[in-house]
Amino acid sequence: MSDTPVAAKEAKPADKRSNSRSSAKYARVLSFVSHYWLQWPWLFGGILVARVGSTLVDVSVPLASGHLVDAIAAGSRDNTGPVLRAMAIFVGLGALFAMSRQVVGFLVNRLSARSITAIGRDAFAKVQRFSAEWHANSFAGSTVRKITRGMTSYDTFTDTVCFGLLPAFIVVVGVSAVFWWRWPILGMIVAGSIVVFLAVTVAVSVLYVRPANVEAREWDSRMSGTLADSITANQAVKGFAGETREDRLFAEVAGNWEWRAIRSWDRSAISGILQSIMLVTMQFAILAAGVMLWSEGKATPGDIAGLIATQFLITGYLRDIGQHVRTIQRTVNDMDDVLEFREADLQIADAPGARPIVVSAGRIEFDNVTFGYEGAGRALFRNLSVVIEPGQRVGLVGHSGAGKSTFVKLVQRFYDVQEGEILIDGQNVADVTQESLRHAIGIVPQEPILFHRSLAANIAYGQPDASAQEIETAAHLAHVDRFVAGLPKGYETLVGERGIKLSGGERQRVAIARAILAATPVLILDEATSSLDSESELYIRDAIERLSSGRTTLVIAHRLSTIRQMDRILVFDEGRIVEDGVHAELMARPGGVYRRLLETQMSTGEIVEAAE
Ligand SMILES: Nc1ncnc2c1ncn2[C@@H]1O[C@H](COP(=O)(O)OP(=O)(O)OP(=O)(O)O)[C@@H](O)[C@H]1O
Repeated sequence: MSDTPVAAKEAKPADKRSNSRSSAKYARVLSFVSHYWLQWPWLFGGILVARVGSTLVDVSVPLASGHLVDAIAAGSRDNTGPVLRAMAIFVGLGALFAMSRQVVGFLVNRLSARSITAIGRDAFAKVQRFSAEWHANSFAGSTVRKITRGMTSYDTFTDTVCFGLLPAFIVVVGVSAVFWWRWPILGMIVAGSIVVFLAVTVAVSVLYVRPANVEAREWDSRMSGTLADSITANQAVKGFAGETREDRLFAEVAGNWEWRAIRSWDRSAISGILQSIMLVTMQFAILAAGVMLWSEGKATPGDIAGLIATQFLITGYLRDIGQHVRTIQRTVNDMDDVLEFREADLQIADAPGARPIVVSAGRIEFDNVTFGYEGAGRALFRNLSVVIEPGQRVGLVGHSGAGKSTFVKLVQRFYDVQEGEILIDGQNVADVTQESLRHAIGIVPQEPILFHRSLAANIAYGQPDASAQEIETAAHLAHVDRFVAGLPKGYETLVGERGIKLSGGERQRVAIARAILAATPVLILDEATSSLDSESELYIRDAIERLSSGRTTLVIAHRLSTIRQMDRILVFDEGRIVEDGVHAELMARPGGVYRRLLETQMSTGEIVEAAE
């Protein structure tokens, strides 16, 4: 399977994980969860106190049962006082345990809900700010699953510690100490068998169960990634009748998950059998020692009754310890991805002390810029210098792969340049805050992505507090109003995931309305390559005209009608600007690059004639 695209895409984090040392991983997870626990110190402190108290009560219940048996054995029907007292203590302790356990439950509910929200919020905030490159290389479905799995794993981890491991630890230490004090031989048997039990359980879990768990989990992520990839690209699947191929791809990935899941679950079951054998042996040893002590007159029948009850108590907690160790392992592994998000560099981060950019005129300058994509082998731009004057409308033209999109991505600082500077009104884009930079640049992408929200909310995305009136004005200028009338709920119509319920031309107009409303001093426009009907073409051309007036505008132009409107045209070829001028000037050059380019691109459809 390693040669499937899915496997290749997910391979890197898997390698990293297997290399990371296990103890360091546990320390990382502990510092992560304690960070959230300690955000609510009173809640966390309350849980600890209530849990320790309730467990100590639980430990004393078997002792009280032994005391009751002794009181009954020594008592008579004429004097029931001691028996009733022992009974009251026994029942009272049972009730106190049940109540204190509920108190812990209420406190844990609050702590868990608050910290799960905080973990989700923090992970989402971080992932959103990862670079465009990171998002291009990650499956959206896997990322969503990793975050939600991290949140639920934290919850399970907290529950396991508060209701499982912590009480088990207190019970085991408490019971061993009581036995040691009263009957050292029993204390030794109890403490010794617990140590052996824990050592074997942990070793089996870590060395035998965990590796299988990790592998099954990775294939679980791949399965979600494959599902999400195919479902999001359903249009392409349908368009190329790829359903059967996608079924096969999913079945292949699911098949890989299936046998790994069975192996992982089987290993957990085998580990459970081993634990049961150890527990039965321990029960026998404790009981045998108790009977021996009774035969030597060192223990009363009540002591034996208490011993039997205690033995059930310990084995109950210990049996669960095996389960808890596995749960902790699983949740630690499941939190790994969220931890990786938390610890990962932002790739493109604000410089220390970065200030918001102030764009008044909108002059863009590339000063000796050298840039190449990571792993591309060679730089795309080498010592590129160009100045775009304020308010200029510049068309970027060139063959596919010439560097037009990269040029505008660098202006938005989606990537950092290796050498040189990109300046907007004299401010280096690498020195200002990314938020302010992107606020200053409006964008109309080739394939506008809309949210599955109302049309109005989509238009107002760049200006969320815009009034209904402002939204409608922008919609009017972008000719959105012409198709709104046909929508069932007008501006309140939900546009479908990614705007699927609108046509390509309509989506472009929504994106233009969005940019009009955002009213940024700099504008980037990537024209749709697909041909539009003459009406859409006309509307879009007109909307672009209005939108770009008075703003510095970079247009990746695919239409002759748009190119003709430009104040200036930059012709890109293999990362170089080979010609610079207006349409008429460039066309007038016999044998000029632009002229030849236009002719070839028009023949191949990369540039389209305006629809008449
Ligand atoms: N994220 C990336 N990682 C690596 N290489 C990339 C990446 N994006 C683009 N490239 C490469 O950089 C070069 C320039 O691409 P760019 O998208 O800027 O071209 P373009 O002129 O906009 O093309 P088009 O008109 O087809 O959109 C191409 O060779 C492309 O394969």
